[in-house]
Amino acid sequence: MRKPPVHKSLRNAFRGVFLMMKHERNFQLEFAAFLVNLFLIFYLKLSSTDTILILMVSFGVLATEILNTAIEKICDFVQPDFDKRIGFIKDISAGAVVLMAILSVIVGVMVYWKYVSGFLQQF
Ligand SMILES: Nc1ncnc2c1ncn2[C@@H]1O[C@H](COP(=O)(O)OP(=O)(O)OP(=O)(O)O)[C@@H](O)[C@H]1O
Repeated sequence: MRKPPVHKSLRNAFRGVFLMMKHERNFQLEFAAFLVNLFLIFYLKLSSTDTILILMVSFGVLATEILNTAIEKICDFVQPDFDKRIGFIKDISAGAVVLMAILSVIVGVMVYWKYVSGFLQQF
């Protein structure tokens, strides 16, 4: 099969992100958190290093959620019935999202704390 041109592959990939936004509640919440982070990056005038850290963990959570959803969809496709092995695969896949979410909270607290404590010291 001929490979599609780069712009078509890119369009398909962005359609994937759009489908996640439309259908997946967890992704919608994580995307909302990403938008809040974008606002805080500008409002608190984060340094470039802190901005990169926040963007890396935010995109990390979103990308991990997409992979987790893809694994869940494949599981449901190959085995729609109850199967302990499918439960195991789905659980460890969800575990990846949880670990990434924990990292994002740790990074978020460490980064934002500097700015909030600096702001509070003015009083
Ligand atoms: N076919 C199955 N066989 C065995 N256990 C399953 C099966 N489908 C789901 N489970 C169990 O139910 C849990 C939730 O699975 P489900 O497919 O509903 O994901 P979800 O609620 O969309 O998860 P997430 O919130 O991570 O997107 C799994 O982690 C697994 O433990």
